[in-house]
Amino acid sequence: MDELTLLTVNFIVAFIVLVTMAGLYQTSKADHCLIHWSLAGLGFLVNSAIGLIYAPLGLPYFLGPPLGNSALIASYLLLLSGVASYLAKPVSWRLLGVLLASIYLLSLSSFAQADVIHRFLLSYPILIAANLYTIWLLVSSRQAGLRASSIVLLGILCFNALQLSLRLITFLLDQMQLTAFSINWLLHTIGTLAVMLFMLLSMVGCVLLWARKKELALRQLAETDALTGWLNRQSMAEKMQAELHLCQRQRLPFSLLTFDIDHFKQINDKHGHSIGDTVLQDIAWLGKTILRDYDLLFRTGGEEFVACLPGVTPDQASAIARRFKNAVAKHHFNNSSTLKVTISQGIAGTANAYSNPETIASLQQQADHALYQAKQQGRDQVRLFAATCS
Ligand SMILES: Nc1nc2c(ncn2[C@@H]2O[C@H](COP(=O)(O)OP(=O)(O)OP(=O)(O)O)[C@@H](O)[C@H]2O)c(=O)[nH]1
Repeated sequence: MDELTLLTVNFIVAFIVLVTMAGLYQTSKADHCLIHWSLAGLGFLVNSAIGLIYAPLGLPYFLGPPLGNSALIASYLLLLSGVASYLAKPVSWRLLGVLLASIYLLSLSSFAQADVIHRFLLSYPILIAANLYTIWLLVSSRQAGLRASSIVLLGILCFNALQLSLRLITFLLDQMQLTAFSINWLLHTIGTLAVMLFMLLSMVGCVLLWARKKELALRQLAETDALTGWLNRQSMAEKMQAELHLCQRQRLPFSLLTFDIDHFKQINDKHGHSIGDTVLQDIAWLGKTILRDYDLLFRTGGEEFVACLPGVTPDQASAIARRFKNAVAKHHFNNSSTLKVTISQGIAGTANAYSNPETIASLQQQADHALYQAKQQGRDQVRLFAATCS
């Protein structure tokens, strides 16, 4: 491949990267990482355009290497800031601007002008550092479900950091006159191909990350009840089963607490549907404050809820339910002391999920039965399956 063809292909690849990222940004403007990655595509495009036209058009030096280098470094930094924004970390545009201006001014220095290797020596450490920091951000991220989708980006970042480091070492050895070295055509071609590969695969990696986050957000939306923020029935059995299995393996207790607002139809009829909605929201909020973050909370029907309490014995669940009952009694629904709301609660569970195995279906039946008893015996009650408590 001759140089012109290589640089033209490089330009086309950069153009594809820019168009893809900008297109995605247009469809999803709330995802700020896409603006960073689109600008990274623009940086790649400017870098490749300068590579293509600098010599043929005989541009002045300040419009050539300094601009091209700064554009390439900007791409790496924007890739990094895009990942930071994706992971909800703060990003400083001002710092980015100051860094790039300093790099441009440094590229105008007589040291940088003297030799292409000098310019590499100035820019490669920054490129490597940007790659390594991006890798660190991805690896140290604790966001669930993103590990597998970051493999492509991690792979290309590692490869790129490695090839840049090897090239940097070669340049340093040359500067120390330990090797006789010159930028020949083969090395130039390999360098351009590496940039192309990096552009393409980093774009694929970013798109995969973005798509995975979208998928997780959609899944969460589909599984969440819009009114209360609690989970809906969609994946209830599957999620509870997973928790029960964990408790069985670890020989832990496991309990289900099911509850239902008493005479909710009357509340709706007397105060209106929107006040009824507020009551549902308040009950869900109170439940959330009483229960642990780890507990799984479901709204299973109109005014029916289930809390899955891993690691909690039925007796402990009864104590929690009584706290919940008291909190509901004290709460001023709709900021009024006249709107009285009570709940009935049914509990089922096992003190040791391993030695006393139960299925989710049987525990649910038992908890429903206990709730039915609570309703039958006057409502505003807590009932433990096969036992009576108040
Ligand atoms: N405001 C509001 N009401 C709802 C919603 N979903 C269901 N409902 C109402 O909840 C009421 C449930 O009534 P019932 O099943 O008779 O239960 P209840 O009146 O609480 O009686 P008990 O459970 O026996 O104490 C119905 O009137 C439904 O219309 C909702 O999202 N918002």
